[in-house]
Amino acid sequence: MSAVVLYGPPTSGKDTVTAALQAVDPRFRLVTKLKQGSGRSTGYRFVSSEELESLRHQNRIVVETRRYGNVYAVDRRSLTQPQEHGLVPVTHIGNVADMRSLLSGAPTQWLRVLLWVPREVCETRSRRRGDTDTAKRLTAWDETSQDLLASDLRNLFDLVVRTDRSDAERTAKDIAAAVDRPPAALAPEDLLATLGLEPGSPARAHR
Ligand SMILES: Nc1ncnc2c1ncn2[C@@H]1O[C@H](COP(=O)(O)OP(=O)(O)OP(=O)(O)O)[C@@H](O)[C@H]1O
Repeated sequence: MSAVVLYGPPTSGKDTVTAALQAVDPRFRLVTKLKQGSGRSTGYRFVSSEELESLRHQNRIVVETRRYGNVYAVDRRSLTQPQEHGLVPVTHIGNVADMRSLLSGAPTQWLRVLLWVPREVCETRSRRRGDTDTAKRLTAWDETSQDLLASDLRNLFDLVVRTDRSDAERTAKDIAAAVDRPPAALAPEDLLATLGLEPGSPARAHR
């Protein structure tokens, strides 16, 4: 039984790498999250507040996030059911606190992957893919780097990939290999050095 969680700032490639994973290995399946509210539906199943409340009562909600007036949640069954059929669920997460909830809420062998791009690459990619809210994406990039710097990173990530240095297919193959042969968790100082977030680095100036 195994599952993959991808953590990373906007444009780090969570969607692109998930698609590449599905292309290199049909075992990988993107988890459909629950959403209560309005807006984009791609990748979500809309639920009413009553249904969400009922799932909470059944202890099915592993992690729940409130953002922009919406509620986003992960149903435990969306993680366990694919695994019962030999599939590997892939989910995306936006902050360390939610990641810890996810990891403790669904006992499984998680491969915990950090995808990263420097801020300037985030800006370029965001403009290139046609975002109309690049400034918001950059704010979210800043929040992600602050989240990492403020969090206890011990035993949190197994794999870190700088997607500005690795194409999506290579990244997907590395993740697929790591699912089959889990690596040791990364040391926090090595992780921050790979991200360019170590003390004195320019990325810190954006805080
Ligand atoms: N090596 C690479 N790996 C992944 N994506 C890449 C790479 N090189 C360029 N890209 C481009 O960067 C963009 C990444 O966007 P994507 O939506 O996959 O990221 P995301 O992490 O899901 O972002 P968001 O959180 O904003 O939805 C895409 O336009 C993709 O084509």
